[in-house]
Amino acid sequence: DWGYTDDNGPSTWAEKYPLAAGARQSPVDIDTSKATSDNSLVDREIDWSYPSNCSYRIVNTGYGWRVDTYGDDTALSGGPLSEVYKLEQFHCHWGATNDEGSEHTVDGKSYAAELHLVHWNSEKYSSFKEAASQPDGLAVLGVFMEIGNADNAELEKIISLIPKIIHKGQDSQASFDLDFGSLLPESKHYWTYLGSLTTPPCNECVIWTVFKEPITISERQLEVFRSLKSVGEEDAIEPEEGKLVKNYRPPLPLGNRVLRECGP
Ligand SMILES: NS(=O)(=O)c1ccc(-n2ccn(-c3ccc(F)cc3F)c2=O)cc1
Ligand SMILES: [Zn+2]
Repeated sequence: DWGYTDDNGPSTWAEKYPLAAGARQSPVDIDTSKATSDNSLVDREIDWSYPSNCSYRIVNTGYGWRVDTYGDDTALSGGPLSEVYKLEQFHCHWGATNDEGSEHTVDGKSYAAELHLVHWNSEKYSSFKEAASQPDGLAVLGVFMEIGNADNAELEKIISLIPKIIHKGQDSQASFDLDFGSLLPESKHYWTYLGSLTTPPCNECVIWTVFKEPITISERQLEVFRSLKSVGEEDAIEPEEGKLVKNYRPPLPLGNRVLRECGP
């Protein structure tokens, strides 16, 4: 199966997942000199409303952790979006060391990790599955994470569950009052472009919105991410083997896509 090692990593994905070789792939390097701030986005700030407490399921997908949100009363609109999108899940990408790990890069600079909040166009499509096959089906918010001294309190609620899902396939039900608003940066300034899922099947169905301002996470918190395993409990391997120390796809060419920005 696909993964992030030398023999099944991003450079091999197109063999089994032909979409990975498309012209609208993600992530990309955000060349800030190419970003246009035309009037199409002026005062169209991106708006979200997430409930403060609802139930979640955190699962080890084998490629990282993912929190499924059963996003009934969630809504994302505005910015580059023409319809209202519902939050389906969120997850994270990271690297083996702190000088890599984000999927998008900014003028060639990587951050230590990147949070993705995955939404689907529930106004136009009747299911996430259907939306994931449409060019305007998904809207993913990307939030850069850089190493800071303090723990991120909201992330800590998720991180405290990771020891229960160390192996692939394990999941944990939790109803904690997660304040999504604090998983997002203070500034709503962002870049936006049309792209894809950054893992197989690499569907070209995502309207990407990447916030300019990073949030901070502590080194200890990032180490907890790296303690996840990409193999199941039954795969008897050495304790140090199978650790998910990196799960990011390097940038693909922007090609002739437009990169727009909102806010300085
Ligand atoms: N990293 S990311 O661009 O945010 C990203 C990467 C891959 C996915 N992803 C992988 C499989 N699926 C998926 C799951 C169920 C389904 F019905 C359709 C899908 F595309 C999916 O949404 C979702 C999000
Ligand atoms: Zn992602």
